[in-house]
Amino acid sequence: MLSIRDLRVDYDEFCAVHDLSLEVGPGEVCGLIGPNGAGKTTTMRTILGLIEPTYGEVKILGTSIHEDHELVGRAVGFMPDFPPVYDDLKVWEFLDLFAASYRIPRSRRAAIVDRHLEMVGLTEKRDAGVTGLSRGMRQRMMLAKTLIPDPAVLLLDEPASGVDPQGRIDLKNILKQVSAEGKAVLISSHILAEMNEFCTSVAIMERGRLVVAGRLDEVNRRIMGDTSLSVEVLAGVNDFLRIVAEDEHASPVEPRAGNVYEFRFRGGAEEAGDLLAKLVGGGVRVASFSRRKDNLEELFLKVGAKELS
Ligand SMILES: Nc1ncnc2c1ncn2[C@@H]1O[C@H](COP(=O)(O)OP(=O)(O)OP(=O)(O)O)[C@@H](O)[C@H]1O
Repeated sequence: MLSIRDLRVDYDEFCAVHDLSLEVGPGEVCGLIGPNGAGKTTTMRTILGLIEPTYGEVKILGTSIHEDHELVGRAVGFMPDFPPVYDDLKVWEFLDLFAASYRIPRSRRAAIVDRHLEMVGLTEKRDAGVTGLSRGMRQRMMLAKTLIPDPAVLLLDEPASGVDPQGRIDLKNILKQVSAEGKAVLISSHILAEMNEFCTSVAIMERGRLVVAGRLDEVNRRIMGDTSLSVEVLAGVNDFLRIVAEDEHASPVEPRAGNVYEFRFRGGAEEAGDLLAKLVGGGVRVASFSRRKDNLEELFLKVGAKELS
């Protein structure tokens, strides 16, 4: 859906993006992650055709944006990090005006605007002035604006910044919904813990270069190596120790006084599920069983540390 090949962007003497290649497929929510100045906004603006790359190619739905100048307008929705709002309009008027610019007929506009206000949790502010909205509310309104034309590809620059916890839950649900509709989403942020919840894949940038990209769980496994399991055993400790010792993904576990065992595990969710089934099937009374969640913050630090060392 979105394909970037060998992209390089220079600002005069300064190279902001080096040889970047990235694919975002249907239903994929890709987190573009990197510290300040890594080149995330430059990449997004280049995808939108707002910056001319030094070389490289951006394709949307299989067509180069340079071959079809209306492609971006038709197929890409962009939400900038600091959206400007100048006009003194009411929230619904702002969205209605935008829907009209996409030639959505007047007869359908009111229902579309109301549906999107509800989707982003802004129905209460329908008649409020846009200039008086808080930053988080403005972000919600801009998200509604971005979704109204039903674009195949969504580019969201820092969509969660300034948004309250309920707003982040709403954003997560909206992203799930657009992903289920088969759209491709590229979302930038430095709030790594949140990206962990929102994304199915990640692309980590450092000083204009893509250092790691792939499915969240795969990247995590590749970079972090193994994960850990924590199991609380109520009864059947000897069987527990034997089953874990026989499991090819688990590191050896030492007997201990307490009943919570933590050990390294070189497997994903499937393999952890298999181990739990073996434990329960083998008569071990398991009170709790948890796999450490993929942790982007740790991943990011690890990648950053590798790059810098
Ligand atoms: N118009 C410009 N002219 C010259 N250099 C620029 C310009 N815009 C960005 N840069 C530089 O390019 C690099 C990448 O900037 P960019 O805004 O793409 O980073 P970013 O990852 O989006 O950062 P942030 O997280 O702070 O938004 C930075 O070093 C920045 O100073």
